[in-house]
Amino acid sequence: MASTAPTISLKGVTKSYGTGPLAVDNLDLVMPARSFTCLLGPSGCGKTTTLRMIAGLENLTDGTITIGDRIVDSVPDGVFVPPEKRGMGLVFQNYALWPHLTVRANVEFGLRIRKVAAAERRKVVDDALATMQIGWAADRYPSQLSGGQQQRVSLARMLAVKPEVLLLDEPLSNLDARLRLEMRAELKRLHEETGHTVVFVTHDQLEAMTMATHVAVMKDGVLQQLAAPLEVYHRPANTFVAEFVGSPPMNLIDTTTAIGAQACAYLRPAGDVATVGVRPEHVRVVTGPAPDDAFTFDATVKAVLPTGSSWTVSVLTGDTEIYLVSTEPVAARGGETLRCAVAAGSLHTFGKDGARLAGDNAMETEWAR
Ligand SMILES: Nc1ncnc2c1ncn2[C@@H]1O[C@H](COP(=O)(O)OP(=O)(O)OP(=O)(O)O)[C@@H](O)[C@H]1O
Repeated sequence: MASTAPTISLKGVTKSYGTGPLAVDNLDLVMPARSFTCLLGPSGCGKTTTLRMIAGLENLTDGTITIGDRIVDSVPDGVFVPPEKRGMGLVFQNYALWPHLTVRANVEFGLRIRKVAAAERRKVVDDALATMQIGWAADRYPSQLSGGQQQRVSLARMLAVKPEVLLLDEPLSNLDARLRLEMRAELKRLHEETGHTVVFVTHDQLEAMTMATHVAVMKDGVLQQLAAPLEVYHRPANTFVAEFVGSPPMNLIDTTTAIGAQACAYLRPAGDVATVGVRPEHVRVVTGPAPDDAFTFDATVKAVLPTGSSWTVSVLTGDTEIYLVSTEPVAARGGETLRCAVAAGSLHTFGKDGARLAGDNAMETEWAR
């Protein structure tokens, strides 16, 4: 299906709920046409508020929101387009199905309002229910379904009206792990096929990494970084993003520690480095000779945590605890010494304010990839 899905842009968007700090603070964000943007961040960072402002369900305190070439909300220009005129499909965490209507009638609802003919309605509803694997429940009422099943119905209801913009607020949070995985793949496939512009709120970094074309990381109402998922992962803009994205998180080592000073001396960076970072999968256990472009150190094993497909190891060097992840078996036991290596190209450097230092060379050597 050819799509005319629009770009969504936010300029200086600010939200105050009256008391307390700003929920969203001067947000500039461009979500390109047909992109799948995840708003990612910890609880309370302003993700839901941002989504609700895009939907028109929350007033802006300041700023402008444009969808395609249409201003839908602008405090300086005094413009406000109501939610139903914004051409968006919404799915929120609380799926808000009509309790007195069957699943079929719920999914059909938006089509009836649009006066779609009965035969066409039936086909569209069947397709949407099949996509969400919930066709078997067509004649049931929402109260007869589990939370996860209701969520699938609300996704089907949204898909049925074929909006150009999909706004989703943690729509997979009530699903069990397996279904969540399936639905991630399903949503990604749908997006690739239909080319909607999607804005998806999540606090789950894995969800953002696996589905998004763009990730907007937020903290305390402030945008920290907007970039492609792998860019966010490999070149985090600051220590907050570095730690929030990735599991186990990036090791962030103060340069006042022995190992931090050693890494810093090895790097000889130009800037004033306060923190060096290294992803757990870039700390290698060395059994033979160390690679040339790496610095090595001895560490004491605290615990080895096998996950089945990899080994997460927590080690201590001096007082500093470091996590490493190995795809090769690590047979060491607690208290044993491991020789570890970190490629120069996989070290990240951050200044006193936590911002990534310009010119740092993370991910530039082959060995680090
Ligand atoms: N209706 C409201 N009245 C007052 N404060 C609110 C209201 N809604 C949200 N807030 C506050 O605004 C801030 C941002 O909330 P928001 O719900 O946007 O965050 P979030 O990142 O979506 O968090 P979560 O993942 O927990 O939903 C929080 O500090 C929250 O307490």
